[in-house]
Amino acid sequence: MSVVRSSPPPCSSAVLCNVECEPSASQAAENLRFSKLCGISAARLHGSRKRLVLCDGRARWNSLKPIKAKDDDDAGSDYSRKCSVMSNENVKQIKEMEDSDSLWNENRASFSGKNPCQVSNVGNSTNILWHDCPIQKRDRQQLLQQRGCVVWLTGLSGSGKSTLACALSRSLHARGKLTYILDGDNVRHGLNRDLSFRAEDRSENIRRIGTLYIINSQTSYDLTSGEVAKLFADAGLICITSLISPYQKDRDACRALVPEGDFIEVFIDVPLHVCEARDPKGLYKLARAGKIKGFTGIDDPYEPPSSCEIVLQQQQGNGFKSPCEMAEIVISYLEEKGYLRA
Ligand SMILES: Nc1ncnc2c1ncn2[C@@H]1O[C@H](COP(=O)(O)OS(=O)(=O)O)[C@@H](OP(=O)(O)O)[C@H]1O
Ligand SMILES: Nc1ncnc2c1ncn2[C@@H]1O[C@H](COP(=O)(O)OP(=O)(O)O)[C@@H](O)[C@H]1O
Repeated sequence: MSVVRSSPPPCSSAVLCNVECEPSASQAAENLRFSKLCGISAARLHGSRKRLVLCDGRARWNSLKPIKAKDDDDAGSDYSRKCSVMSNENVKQIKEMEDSDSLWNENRASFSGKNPCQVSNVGNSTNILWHDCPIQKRDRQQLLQQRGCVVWLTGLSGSGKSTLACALSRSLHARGKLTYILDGDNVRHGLNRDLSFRAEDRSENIRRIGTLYIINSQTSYDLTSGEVAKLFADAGLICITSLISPYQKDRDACRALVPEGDFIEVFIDVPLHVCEARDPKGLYKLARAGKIKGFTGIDDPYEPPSSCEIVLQQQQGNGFKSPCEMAEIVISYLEEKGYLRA
């Protein structure tokens, strides 16, 4: 049996990968010894090449980085070259390490998700524990073969945010990319049903959707605001938000809390008279008649982005690009910036 080792995961557990069992005279003894070491069935090892994590004295089939099944003849591949072959002596060393109290405790903390040093009080919650998991954003991104980000669509009611969000999601889905849409209308049916369209409630709407916990250091962290889009981006998804988000300061606050570059603000620059002429829900008509108060663009302000990643405008010939054409512009940007690969 040959065992190769890769770089350690965040929990510092020993990682064994591409465990390979060859039918040889020494195999039974090797399998027995290895399976005893790892606490797993020798039968599971036979003839398989898998990736193992040694943790808490047990072996875990590791999902940190999915490894495609490899043929024997690609032993000289990049991946194999990066791994160094472990001798029996190395296996013995791992066993010794594994037996030591410190590694045991470290691994136990990592895999239970609990770090005993991080009990804190946050807001009204006392004595709470920050849970870390060794599966991190980069592992999820590797799995999904994409980079998590927030595509923030902003524009007047009727400018085409929801339509573009759907077109984008469809196109990306067809390319095998995982997206999730957070649409203002939809989120206000549930999570944000308690919010109105007063300025402070609009801000709260954006705050809940757009931002997140900021971890200041290993031991202290602030609950700065809500977190939905960031959670999705952290999950490795391309999160598309579709909200009027009329105030610059609220959009800036969301941008500031997302890792540099991961907030892609897209302004759908459709003039008020066009949106009003479209008026698919009849809301502009009601607002003009004074039956809806504080309607964006009528008697409530919309502050266009002062600088943003993408502006989708009316074309010179007066027409607008189709939703699919607009989606392609956004997708080209994502492609160019590397969000469509891990
Ligand atoms: N007063 C007022 N102003 C603006 N919009 C209003 C208002 N009342 C209801 N609606 C409907 O709510 C949708 C906008 O919700 P959002 O969550 O995107 O708004 S905001 O970002 O909090 O400003 C918006 O949907 P979209 O047309 O999809 O933008 C409207 O249909
Ligand atoms: N690129 C476009 N060109 C022409 N009409 C569009 C375009 N995108 C959306 N529309 C139309 O505009 C209206 C409002 O679109 P919608 O996506 O609901 O906007 P929002 O979500 O910003 O309120 C709909 O009737 C839709 O069919």
